[in-house]
Amino acid sequence: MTVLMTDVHKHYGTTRAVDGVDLAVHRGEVVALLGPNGAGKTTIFELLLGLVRPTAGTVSVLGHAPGTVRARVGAMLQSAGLPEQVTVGELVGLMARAYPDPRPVGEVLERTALTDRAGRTVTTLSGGERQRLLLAMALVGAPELLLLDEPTAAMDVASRRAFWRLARASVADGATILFATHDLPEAEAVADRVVVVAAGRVLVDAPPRELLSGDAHLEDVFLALTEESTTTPEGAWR
Ligand SMILES: Nc1ncnc2c1ncn2[C@@H]1O[C@H](COP(=O)(O)OP(=O)(O)OP(=O)(O)O)[C@@H](O)[C@H]1O
Repeated sequence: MTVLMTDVHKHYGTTRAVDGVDLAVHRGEVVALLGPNGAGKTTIFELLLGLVRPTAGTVSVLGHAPGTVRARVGAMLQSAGLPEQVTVGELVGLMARAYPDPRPVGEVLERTALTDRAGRTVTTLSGGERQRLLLAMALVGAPELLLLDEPTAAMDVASRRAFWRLARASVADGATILFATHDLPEAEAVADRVVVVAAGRVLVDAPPRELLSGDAHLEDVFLALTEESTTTPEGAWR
C-alpha cells in the first residue's frame, strides 16, 4: 500500500482539521481529494510528508513512517515559494541534487514542456509555467508517490489539460498520484478514485463513474461543494 491512513486525527486547539480519516491509496492509482476550503486537504498532505504529526491514528507512506521516505516522494504544495532570480534549469538541477537517483534534468524539462524556458528566471514565468516548474521539481527525484496540492489552481482549461497529460505520463513509470482540487469535473476527468472530504472527514470514497451514477451519495458531494460555491470562480475545465 502506497498510502495508508487509519482513523487519523489532527487537531489544532478546538479546530479538528482532520477528524477520523481512513484513506488507502494503491500503487499506480491517481486519487483526487475533493473538498471545500478548510476541508483538511492540505493537512492530509502535511501528515503524509511528515511535516505535522497526527493527534491520533496511524499514517504510513510506502510502508514507512512519513518523513522517513522523503526521497521517494515528490510534492507540490500550495505554500511553495520559489527564489525569483534563479533560472528554471538551475532550480530543477538544484532539486535533483537532493535525491539519490534523480532523473536527468533535460528529460524532466522536456516532460514538463519547459525546455525553451530553461534559461529564464522564475520572475518571467506565467502562472501556468510556474506550476509546471513546481511539477518538474516534484518529478526530478523520480518519486514513487506524487502529492499535488491544488496543482492546477491558477490554470486555464487548456493549461490544465496539458498539465494532467504531463503528470499522468509519470504514472506510466509506476508513480502514484494523490492530488487536491476544488473542482468536481477535474477530479472526475483525471482520477481513478475520488475522495470527498469536508470538515476533516471523508464523505465519499468512490470511482468517478459511481459519483456520476449516484451510487456514492451524490448529495454528500454536492453538500460539500455548495459550501465553496461562493468562493470558487465558475470555470468548468472541460
Ligand atoms: N497550523 C494550523 N494551525 C491552526 N489551524 C490550522 C492549521 N493548519 C490548518 N488549520 C485549520 O485546519 C482546517 C483545515 O485546513 P486545511 O488547510 O487542511 O484545509 P484545505 O482543505 O486544504 O483548505 P483549502 O482548500 O482552503 O486549501 C482549517 O480550519 C484551518 O484553518
